[in-house]
Amino acid sequence: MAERLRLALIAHDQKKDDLVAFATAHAGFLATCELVATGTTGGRILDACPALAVTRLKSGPLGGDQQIGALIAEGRIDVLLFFVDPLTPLPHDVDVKALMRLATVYDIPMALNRATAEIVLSAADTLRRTGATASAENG
Ligand SMILES: O=C(CO)COP(=O)(O)O
Repeated sequence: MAERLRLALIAHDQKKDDLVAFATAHAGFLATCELVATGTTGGRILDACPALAVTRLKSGPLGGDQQIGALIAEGRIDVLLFFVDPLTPLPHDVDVKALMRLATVYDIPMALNRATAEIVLSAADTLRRTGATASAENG
């Protein structure tokens, strides 16, 4: 079990403002976590919260969702916050579905909107401390 909660952060374009607002509101807690994000999402979070350490992967349409899926499969992500836009067609929809599938396979808490993210984050630290989140043993 990782010492710090390992959070993956992703938002589709129409939801990036929501995720930035969420990250700003919870910047204090997020500063205690290991943060990884898809490229553009990570850049937006860093613009708003420059004190946070965010590892930026590729942009979603260029493989970022798949990279985060791989981290989940390796037991290196505890929580996925993925603010999805269900109203806009996406060229990489198969990647989005694959990521959600892996988060489900590995029983990762996955918030697809801000309301759920608020609940997940408030519970995440407790989950981490009790060892109830996915870990490398899942692999
Ligand atoms: O497309 C995404 C998730 O499917 C997000 O990618 P970006 O953060 O690079 O915009």
